[in-house]
Amino acid sequence: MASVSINQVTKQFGAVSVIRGANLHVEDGELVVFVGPSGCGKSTLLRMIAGLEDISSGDIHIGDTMVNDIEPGDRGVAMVFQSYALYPHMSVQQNMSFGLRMNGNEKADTERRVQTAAKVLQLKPLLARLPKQLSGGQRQRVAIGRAIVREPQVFLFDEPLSNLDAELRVQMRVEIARLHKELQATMIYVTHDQTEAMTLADRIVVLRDGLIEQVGSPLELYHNPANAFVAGFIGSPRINFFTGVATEYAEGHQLVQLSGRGSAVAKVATTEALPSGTLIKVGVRPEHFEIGGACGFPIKVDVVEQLGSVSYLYADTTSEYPLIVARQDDGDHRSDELTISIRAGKALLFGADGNRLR
Ligand SMILES: Nc1ncnc2c1ncn2[C@@H]1O[C@H](COP(=O)(O)OP(=O)(O)OP(=O)(O)O)[C@@H](O)[C@H]1O
Repeated sequence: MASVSINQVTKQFGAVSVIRGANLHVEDGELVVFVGPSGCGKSTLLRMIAGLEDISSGDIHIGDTMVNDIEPGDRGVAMVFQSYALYPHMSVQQNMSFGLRMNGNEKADTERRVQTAAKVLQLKPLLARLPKQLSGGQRQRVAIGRAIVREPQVFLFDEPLSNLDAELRVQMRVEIARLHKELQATMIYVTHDQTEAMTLADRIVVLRDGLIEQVGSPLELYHNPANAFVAGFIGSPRINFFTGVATEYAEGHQLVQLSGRGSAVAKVATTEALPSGTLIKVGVRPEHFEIGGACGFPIKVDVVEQLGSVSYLYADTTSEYPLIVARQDDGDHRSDELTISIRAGKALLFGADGNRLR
């Protein structure tokens, strides 16, 4: 296995800058997930590592080797795509061994590799089947098996689970996590699904418009987002945003008067006092509200999602961004009128430019 280093990498398609100076070091054996909205450039960055797209400037190293001018097949990477692209007339065994045979790999070694991959992926009973005799999840396992038999330095996954239904996606997610542990492989994984990113990643790379916004462990990004974009992208259900005005500062806490919420005040932990009157944005995760409280504001619950261990109460559902409040019980709160307040020290502060104020 090998590390991957991306240094000042850019990508232009004609006049359009799709990747605008990316820097990232993926450790040997690490599982890094690229996440971000559609069109932010995550697939392009992955394809540049694979060698399927040229690099406009900068360089990419796999291990100690600069791979900018190395052919995809010689980079020691194996890629798994969203469309599994199996050969329909070949058995599972043949699909997995085909690439190796074409490269003139010795028969006994090819067989050994296929058997090892089939064992890891629990495909042994299916080796003689044709792709049409497999479920979607099994087909994707074969596609992953085809990558494993190549014994690559780095695995690259481009939205490998997006063609599967929700239940299978969860199953395969667990399987990929197990595979990563078992193979101790370097893996780079692209998805637009933040839940997939949170559950799989050692570290998540959040991209927006061709720029890396933040790199960190899932919980670092959740608890300490660098800006409002990352805060809004990571976390499900999503964070709530309020606008407000800084008032007093006392004992490590900034008080913020929330706009349009009566006399409601958020008490936010920060290291520095803001000038009184500064316009700011306050981010509150659904679990960081409490019912009642002296400095709260009233809401009317429109919709309740009961998930068993937690209920999500939705208010203001006619607005673009409904308010989402988590509640740790399973009572039916539909059409409840409640006062909620923000737990002291739990909200996140952002400046007018969206950057985090700490
Ligand atoms: N061959 C190409 N020529 C011109 N523009 C391209 C080309 N390939 C990608 N783009 C553009 O580059 C941008 C990034 O595309 P990319 O596929 O990397 O995004 P993504 O983050 O993977 O999105 P998605 O989640 O929708 O797959 C998009 O605006 C896309 O339209």
